[in-house]
Amino acid sequence: MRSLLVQSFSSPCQQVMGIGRNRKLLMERLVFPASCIRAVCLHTNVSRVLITGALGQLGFGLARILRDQLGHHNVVMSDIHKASECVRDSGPYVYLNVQDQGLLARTCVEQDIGCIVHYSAILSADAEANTQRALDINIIGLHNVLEVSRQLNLKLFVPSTIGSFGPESPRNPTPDLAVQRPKSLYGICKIHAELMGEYYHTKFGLDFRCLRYPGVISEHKPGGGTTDYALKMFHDAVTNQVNICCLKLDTRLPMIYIDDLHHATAQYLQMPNNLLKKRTYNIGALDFSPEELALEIQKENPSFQVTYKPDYRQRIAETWPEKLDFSNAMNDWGYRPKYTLETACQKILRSLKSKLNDP
Ligand SMILES: NC(=O)C1=CN([C@@H]2O[C@H](COP(=O)(O)OP(=O)(O)OC[C@H]3O[C@@H](n4cnc5c(N)ncnc54)[C@H](O)[C@@H]3O)[C@@H](O)[C@H]2O)C=CC1
Ligand SMILES: CC(=O)[C@H](N)C(=O)O
Repeated sequence: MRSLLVQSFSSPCQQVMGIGRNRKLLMERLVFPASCIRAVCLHTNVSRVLITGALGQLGFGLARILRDQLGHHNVVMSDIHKASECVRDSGPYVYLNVQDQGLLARTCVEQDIGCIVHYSAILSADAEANTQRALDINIIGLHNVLEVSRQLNLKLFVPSTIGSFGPESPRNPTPDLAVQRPKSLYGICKIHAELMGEYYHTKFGLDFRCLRYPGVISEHKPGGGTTDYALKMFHDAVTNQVNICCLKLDTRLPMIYIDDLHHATAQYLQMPNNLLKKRTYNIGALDFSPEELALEIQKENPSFQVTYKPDYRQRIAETWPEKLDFSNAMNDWGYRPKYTLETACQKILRSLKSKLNDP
C-alpha cells in the first residue's frame, strides 16, 4: 500500500519533475484523494521546485498553487530581499541572487531542486531607467539559470512577455510565430531568453518551457512594468478616487487576471513533453484600453476619475501587441482562461476594499 501511495503521489510531481514514463502509466491507473497524495508528498524524497524572484507580483501566488499540488516543503521561494513573516511561515524561503552562479548551483544541490521557475527580472519601465541593472539581471541572471539547469539536468521555466514583440509584429492578433524586433531593452532581453532557452533545449536536451505572459492584473501594488498602469488604477480607485494614467486612453494591450496566469503556468509545467509542440507559447486572455478599464472600475466606483498624461511608457506600450493569438496553447495543452474583465475587476476591487477596511 505504501509503495502505491508513493507512486500515486508522484503523478502530479512526476510530470513537473520529469520522472519516467512507465511510472506515469502505472500512476494514471491509480486514483487517490488529494489530501492523501499531499500527505505522502511530505514524506517522500522527491526533487523540488525553486522559484527565483519570488517576492515580486507573481511568485507567492504560484508558490501557493504548486505547494498545493506538490506538498508544502517541495516549493522553495527565493529572492534578494528579506521575506515577510507571512512568506516565511508559508514554506521554505532562501536568499538567492541570480547573478551569483555559484550560489545558484549550491542552492539547487543543497535544496534538492528538480525544476526552476525563473521569475527574477527587471520589468519594462524600470529597465529603461536602469540599463546596466536590467542587463545584469535579465541577461547574466538568465545565463546563470540556463547553465545551472543544464549542469544539474533541471527542468526550467522562464516567462517571456508581450514585450518580446515589436512594432513590426502583427498586432491584432499576434501569433506565436511572428517577426520579433522589440524596441524596449526588456523586450530585447526576453527574446534573448526565448531563443537561448530553445537553443539549450535543442543542443543539450534541456526541458526548457516558456510562456509569453500578457500584462498581469491583480491586487498587487504597481511595480516597474508598463502594464502596471492598471494596478495603479485599481489602487487609486479604492483610495483617493483619482488616477493619473501614464498611457493614452485608447492604448489597447493584452492582459490576464493573476489566477488564470498561475493556473496556466502550473498546468503547463505539468504537461508531458510529448504533448508540447513548441517550447514557447502565447497565453492571452483579455485585451482592453485604459479607458475601458476605467469604465469597468466606474461600475463599482462611480466617482472614480482618470486623467491621461502619457509619458515614456506610452512609447513602450505602442510597440506591443493589442491582442494575442493563443490558439496553440488551447489546442496543444488545453489552456483555458476563465476571468473576463468584469469578473476580474470585481474580484480585485472587492478584495482591495476589504483589505483597506480591515488591514
Ligand atoms: N507582472 C507582469 O505583468 C508580467 C511579468 N512577466 C514576467 O514574470 C516574471 C515575474 O514578474 P513579476 O513578479 O511581476 O516581477 P516583479 O518585478 O514584481 O518581481 C521580480 C523579482 O525579482 C527580484 N530580483 C531582482 N533582482 C534579483 C536578483 N539579482 N536575484 C534574484 N531576484 C532578483 C526582485 O526582488 C523582485 O522580487 C518576470 O520574469 C517578468 O518579466 C511577464 C509578463 C507580464
Ligand atoms: C507585460 C510585461 O511584461 C510587464 N508587465 C511590463 O509591463 O513590463
